[in-house]
Amino acid sequence: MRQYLDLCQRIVDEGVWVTNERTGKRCLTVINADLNYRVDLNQLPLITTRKSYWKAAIAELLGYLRGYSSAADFRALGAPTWDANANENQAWLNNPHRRGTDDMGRVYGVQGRAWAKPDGGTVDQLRKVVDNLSKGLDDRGEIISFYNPGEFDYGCLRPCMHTHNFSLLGDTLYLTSYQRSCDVPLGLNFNQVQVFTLLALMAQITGHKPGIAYHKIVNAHIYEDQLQLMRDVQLKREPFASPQLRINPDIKSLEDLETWVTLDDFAVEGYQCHPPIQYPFSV
Ligand SMILES: Nc1nc(=O)c2c([nH]1)NC[C@@H]1CN(c3ccc(C(=O)N[C@@H](CCC(=O)O)C(=O)O)cc3)CN21
Ligand SMILES: O=c1ccn([C@H]2C[C@H](O)[C@@H](COP(=O)(O)O)O2)c(=O)[nH]1
Repeated sequence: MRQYLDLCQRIVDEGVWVTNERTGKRCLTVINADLNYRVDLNQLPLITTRKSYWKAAIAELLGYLRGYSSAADFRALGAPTWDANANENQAWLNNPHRRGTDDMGRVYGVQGRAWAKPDGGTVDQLRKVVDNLSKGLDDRGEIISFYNPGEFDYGCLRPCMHTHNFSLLGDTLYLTSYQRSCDVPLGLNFNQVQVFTLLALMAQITGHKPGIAYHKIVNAHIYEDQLQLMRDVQLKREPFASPQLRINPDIKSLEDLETWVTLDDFAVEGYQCHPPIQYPFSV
């Protein structure tokens, strides 16, 4: 939690105003942040200086792992977070590749599970990584990349967390995740939970101990309409100790994640937090 607050404070103290054309808003911005999460100690990096809706964050992650491309599928899992990008962004509404209401196009999980090959076939990046790690194999290329510039026109948003790189050292699994753009008040409170949970889940289904998750962010920003709440409300609060994440031990394979797993298979224990803060969302 400290590293999150330190990053927020750094943006407030040292951030530079940058005008973002896509949203038409100014963002207070810093470049480069390195966060890490102790999955080995089960210290869930859940924000405690406001109420965090961790279930939606895990639902989003499950949707990515399943390769979903419809905001309706995310909603059904418990994450209404893609509704605005799928249905309210004018550039995407005008895009001829958009296939009706709720379509997000070829973003995130679609690239992770069905990266298009020139011969018409597809690559399932996640399956390959799970298969290798399950055999105890790390070929130094255990990478899932959502970043496919040739298909940016076919999706509602370029992926923000774009690469997940797994590593095995003995029987311990590590994860290094890369994020190009980060809405620190809203997005990061989800992304931290997602990076942590991704390592915990992958360790569980491939039969390894989880180690540390490293989260590398390039452009970390606070939108101008979020700044006052962050500076004068959230940053004035004292954090509580990290809670713990419980995952149903019956989840043993990628097929389990694809078929029967729901949010009921996840629980957070010992979560003490300050009251909610509603930050404005920029589409
Ligand atoms: N501007 C922007 N920021 C983001 O963080 C973001 C995007 N766009 N577009 C794509 C996804 C969608 N994500 C989202 C979308 C909404 C919330 C959000 O509204 N969170 C609220 C309430 C969530 C709830 O009630 O379930 C929050 O207080 O955290 C968070 C992340 C993260 N991403
Ligand atoms: O997982 C996510 C997804 C999105 N975001 C934020 C970061 C930016 O504020 C916007 C995306 O805008 P771009 O113009 O494509 O950079 O969404 C996030 O923080 N986390």
